[in-house]
Amino acid sequence: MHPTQQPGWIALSSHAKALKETHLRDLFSQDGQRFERFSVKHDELMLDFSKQRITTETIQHLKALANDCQLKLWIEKLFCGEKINTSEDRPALHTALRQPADKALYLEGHNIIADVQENLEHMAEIVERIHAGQWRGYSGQPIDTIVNIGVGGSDLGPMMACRALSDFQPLISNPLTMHFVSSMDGSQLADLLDNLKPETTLFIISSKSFTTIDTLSNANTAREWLKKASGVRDELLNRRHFIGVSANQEKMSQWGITPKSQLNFWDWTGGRYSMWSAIGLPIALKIGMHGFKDMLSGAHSMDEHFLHAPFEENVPTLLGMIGIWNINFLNIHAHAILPYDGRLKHLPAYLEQLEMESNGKSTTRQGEKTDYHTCPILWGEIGPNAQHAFYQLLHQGTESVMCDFIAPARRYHDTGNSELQQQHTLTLANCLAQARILALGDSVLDNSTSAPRHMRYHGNQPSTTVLVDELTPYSFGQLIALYEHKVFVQSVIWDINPFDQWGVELGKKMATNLLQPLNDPLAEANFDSSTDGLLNTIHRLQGKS
Ligand SMILES: O=P(O)(O)OC[C@H]1O[C@](O)(CO)[C@@H](O)[C@@H]1O
Repeated sequence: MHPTQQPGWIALSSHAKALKETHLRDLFSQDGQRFERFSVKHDELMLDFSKQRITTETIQHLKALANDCQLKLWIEKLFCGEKINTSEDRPALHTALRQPADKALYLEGHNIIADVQENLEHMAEIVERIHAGQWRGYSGQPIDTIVNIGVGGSDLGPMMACRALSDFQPLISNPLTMHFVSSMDGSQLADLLDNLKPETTLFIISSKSFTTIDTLSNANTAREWLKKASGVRDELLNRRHFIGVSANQEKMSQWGITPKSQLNFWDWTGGRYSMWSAIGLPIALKIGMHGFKDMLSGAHSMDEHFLHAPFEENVPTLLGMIGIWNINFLNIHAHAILPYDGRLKHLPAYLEQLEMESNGKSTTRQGEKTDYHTCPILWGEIGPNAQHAFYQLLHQGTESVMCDFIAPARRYHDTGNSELQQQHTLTLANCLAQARILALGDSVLDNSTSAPRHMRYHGNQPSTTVLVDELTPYSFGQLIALYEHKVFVQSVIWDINPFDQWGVELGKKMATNLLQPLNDPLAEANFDSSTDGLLNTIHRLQGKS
């Protein structure tokens, strides 16, 4: 049945009308127990939903809607490997990547957990050799610099995790420097190559498809740079300086990655869900295999919780359903991700891909156009920095925005560094202060109403605070799995397939069509007046016409 015809949806519509005039400040003054009522803890994460514009009735209706849409059944389909990515005729089994070794999951008669474990062992061998200084470049010197070349899911997850978990680097005899390169125009790579030593630099070419032009052009530039600098033959460079990570072995081999330096994963791992696979090699190099496995365990703990916990306690389900409430019933279509921890700098970019590439769709599983909103516009920044940039709009603008505040409760506690401890306290104070003012507005002040209009704060901006006990590989794994499952919950309610991304394909084709007219001013170009005009201007500026 169409989601908007479900009884839960209809009930939520009238409930939203009834709550329309209710400000968060009213909800707080009516109920002194909001925090106890609307906060939920799972393992190392605590989510406070009390600053959402919800009542216990809202939760009951959301639960009814989740049941109407058979959420439980869909979760089971996800975990057992049913081909729920129908447009690509495959399952979405990122949860299998974090299953313990003693579990089994059969796909077409084959135990994929055994494959995952084998893959982890191969990763571990590579990590060990590099950490021990036994992986040597063409001149015989140990590799000390890693450059991950990838884009989208083959870049954002590892880059985010390496930054987030940099406190957890193991003591190794051969410390590594790590870089991430994604941009198609080569600007990141060009800057980097000027400062790298070719004989000690190893490139990881990460691409699920191994056909992504952005990644392949950066990889080719890197290989040419090595060739010029070393004067040695391709075969030696490929063996000593390139590792490939892909679901496409054939393409990796064609490019020249030697079989021993190939790490594989599977088409049932979506690009934006792939940091748990061999795509996570940079993470394992950064925090060691032990740390990487802790991250997998954290995610697995969230998987088990998602699969088994009742709705009222199910953290990803609540996060997803309260998002549905905001988007479809309170008409809020902007979502800010605000980590109060500089180590989570890349979390907003990661979630932009995870959420918007998964749920930024308007066609249902039945091929019909949705007549309701789906994924909101997501963006974000480290919270304290964003306070000096776009919080003005959050506090006094005309848009309703829902916010996620994400902060670790403990940091620096065992460093003995009181200045840093104080900085953490200051950061938490800002996090709590902002969430409070966004919710309650200037009613937090005694004499607010006497202030001129330009100094007033209207409040009523809903937010969730995600409090992490302490940022570790384990809790980080939980946090990311939480968001993955939240996205899945919403996709079920919206009746869309979150695991394909057809909306990115046409742009790739069109760019290919434009290459020839850009290179050759005499080539036939008959696009549209804007594109033709821009082509002519570029030719003129490049001195081609
Ligand atoms: O890992 P690949 O195949 O290079 O793809 C990179 C990214 O490009 C996309 O396919 C979008 O074009 C993403 O889904 C993916 O994460």
